[in-house]
Amino acid sequence: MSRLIVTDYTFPTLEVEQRRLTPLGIAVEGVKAGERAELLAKLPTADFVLTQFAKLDAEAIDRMEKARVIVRYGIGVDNVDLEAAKRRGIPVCNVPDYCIDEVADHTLALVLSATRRVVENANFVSGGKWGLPVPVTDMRCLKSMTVGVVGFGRIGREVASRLSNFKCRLLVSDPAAKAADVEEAGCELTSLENLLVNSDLVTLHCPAIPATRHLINFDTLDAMKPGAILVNVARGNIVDTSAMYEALKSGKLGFAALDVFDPEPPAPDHPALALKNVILHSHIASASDEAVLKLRSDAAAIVALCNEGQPLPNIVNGVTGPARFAAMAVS
Ligand SMILES: NC(=O)C1=CN([C@@H]2O[C@H](COP(=O)(O)OP(=O)(O)OC[C@H]3O[C@@H](n4cnc5c(N)ncnc54)[C@H](O)[C@@H]3O)[C@@H](O)[C@H]2O)C=CC1
Ligand SMILES: O=C(O)C(=O)COP(=O)(O)O
Repeated sequence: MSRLIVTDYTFPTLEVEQRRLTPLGIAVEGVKAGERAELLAKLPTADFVLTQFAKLDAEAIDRMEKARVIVRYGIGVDNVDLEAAKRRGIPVCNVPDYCIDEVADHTLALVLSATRRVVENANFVSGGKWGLPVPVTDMRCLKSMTVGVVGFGRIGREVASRLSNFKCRLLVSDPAAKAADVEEAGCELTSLENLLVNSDLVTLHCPAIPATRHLINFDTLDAMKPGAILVNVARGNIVDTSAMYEALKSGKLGFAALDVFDPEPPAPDHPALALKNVILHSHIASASDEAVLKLRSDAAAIVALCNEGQPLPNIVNGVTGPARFAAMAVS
């Protein structure tokens, strides 16, 4: 029997994974969120690792004496030390396409919440009041706005496509995007600097990598239009939380609509949560029944392929050879 360790899963049971993998002779075993010591103790016996948000840093990866693959239950791989896995010859795979429409829809929900003040108005009415909950100047119409999309990958493109129906001007910044693709989508490719200076609303869809850590910081917030709106469904640490808090407090940033935060979860008394011009969701943009099922089936399918020695899809750390041989070569 080989062994799959599943870290910090949030599903009620591991039935989907077990149904797929137990008949292949793979025992599926979960480790609850936060049980770092238990995880470290179990990793040396893992043939395969499936992880949700648990930190798989060099210390954890160096314990993977025989792991043949690390699969991320999701798109972002920022909780996995990709270089440490590469040094041990362990391929890291993600599931890149399970929730693109959900996240794009959720982004639009946040964009419209910010421009049409959906949450404040509902709270206003349930508090027994009637009328405009904010000055009329805070009620915005997308058609007269310029929206900046940072990151034109799978999600950013779907967000731009949805936004184009609202007839706003769309700017895109992405170091890998081709101008022709961006133009075909009805958007203008530009630098981040130009996007920030010209956008009334900026929405983030780039990965959390060293180059994007605190991409939105005191300086870049300063460069943004007074009263601009920030939407973040990507990763919390792309934004410097303290800088965002100060900008929201001063009104330099008009509104922030967030699905992600740094840190997650925030302390219940985090001062940003008390601000009237912030809405924070609990990292749920990917959620739908179909998406979760696809995520789990696709993740289990990668483990099954690895078990059969087949080529793996969606490798994000460049390790393509037979994992065990590479691992043995470096140890
Ligand atoms: N809130 C949530 O539940 C979810 C959040 N996400 C986050 O969304 C991110 C994006 O997802 P996808 O679009 O599927 O990824 P993707 O890999 O298809 O696209 C990311 C794009 O960002 C671009 N990029 C890289 N560095 C950049 C920079 N400095 N400035 C601008 N663009 C840059 C890349 O060139 C690429 O085109 C994920 O990495 C993940 O962290 C993904 C799924 C769910
Ligand atoms: O929220 C979830 O269920 C996720 O796994 C989202 O992770 P991702 O943002 O896809 O990397």
